[in-house]
Amino acid sequence: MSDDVQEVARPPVDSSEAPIVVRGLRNAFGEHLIHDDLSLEVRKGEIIGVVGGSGTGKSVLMRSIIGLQQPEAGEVHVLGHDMTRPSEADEIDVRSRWGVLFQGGALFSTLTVGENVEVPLKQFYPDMTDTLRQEIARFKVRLSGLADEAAFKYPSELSGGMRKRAGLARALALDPELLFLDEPTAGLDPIGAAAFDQLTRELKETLGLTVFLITHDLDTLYAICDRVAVLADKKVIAVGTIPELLALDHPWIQEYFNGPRGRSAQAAEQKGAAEQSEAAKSNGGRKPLANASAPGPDDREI
Ligand SMILES: Nc1ncnc2c1ncn2[C@@H]1O[C@H](COP(=O)(O)OP(=O)(O)OP(=O)(O)O)[C@@H](O)[C@H]1O
Repeated sequence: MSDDVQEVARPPVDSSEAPIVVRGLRNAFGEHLIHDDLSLEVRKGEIIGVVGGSGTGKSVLMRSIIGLQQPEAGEVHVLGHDMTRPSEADEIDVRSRWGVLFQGGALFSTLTVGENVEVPLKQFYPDMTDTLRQEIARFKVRLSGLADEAAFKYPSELSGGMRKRAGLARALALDPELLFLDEPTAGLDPIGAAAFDQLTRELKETLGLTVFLITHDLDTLYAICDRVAVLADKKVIAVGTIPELLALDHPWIQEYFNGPRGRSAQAAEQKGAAEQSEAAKSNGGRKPLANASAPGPDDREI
């Protein structure tokens, strides 16, 4: 290194507090610069929503975090591993501790749902018996809100909502600590989308997951995200709760959250919260059962 170039001293990464740490990320495709000095820390146990206009690089960011996109510069640490130059052992360890649901579900069309869920189990636990593997797969299918019979169906026999749940079952196959969801509610009807949101929240709470969730769905942001990261101008320009973001006067943030769709999502959230509090009062102060009156998750579709 020449004398006039100073190495930036960065604080060490504490992966017990921040399972995902991105610093100074730079990604480009030829002349097309996507990220420039992008930084983001995801806290343990949170659902972080990642938003931004189309083409701002949300999926490329996710791909950089999970090691599918080699950045031009910057650091990416996941669960304490440096993802820009992982050793083979690092890579095996970290891949067994996360689950990913890609936009289209990315299921193998020639395998049943159950067999799809078995794929990562076979890969990471080749010595597992067939019976145990099949039992685990069926459990994950049920955990994702699908009926037992769904395990024997092929992706082409499923509705869009069921395919998302099947993809989720596969993402949960290895009992991950981290869950990556790329637009999980895209293409779902509002009831299906709300049910998927509810499931994500419940899984996060019961399994102690940290969730990195890319979405355009304002209802999802209001309903389940602890914090929201906003991508614009090739960076994460803000991270915070929705009220914290609303206090900023960035034009994109204001238009996004305070535009007609943002206001209607906010009103729906406030209405839902008021109904929950009413229900709790009439239930002797106990919390009502989550989504008790909503239709069962995709039961109607099987
Ligand atoms: N493999 C690739 N080769 C060339 N350009 C790419 C590649 N992958 C992504 N891009 C470009 O990078 C930019 C960011 O893409 P990305 O898919 O991350 O956007 P996004 O924010 O997820 O968009 P959307 O909200 O529409 O899904 C886009 O201009 C896209 O065309």
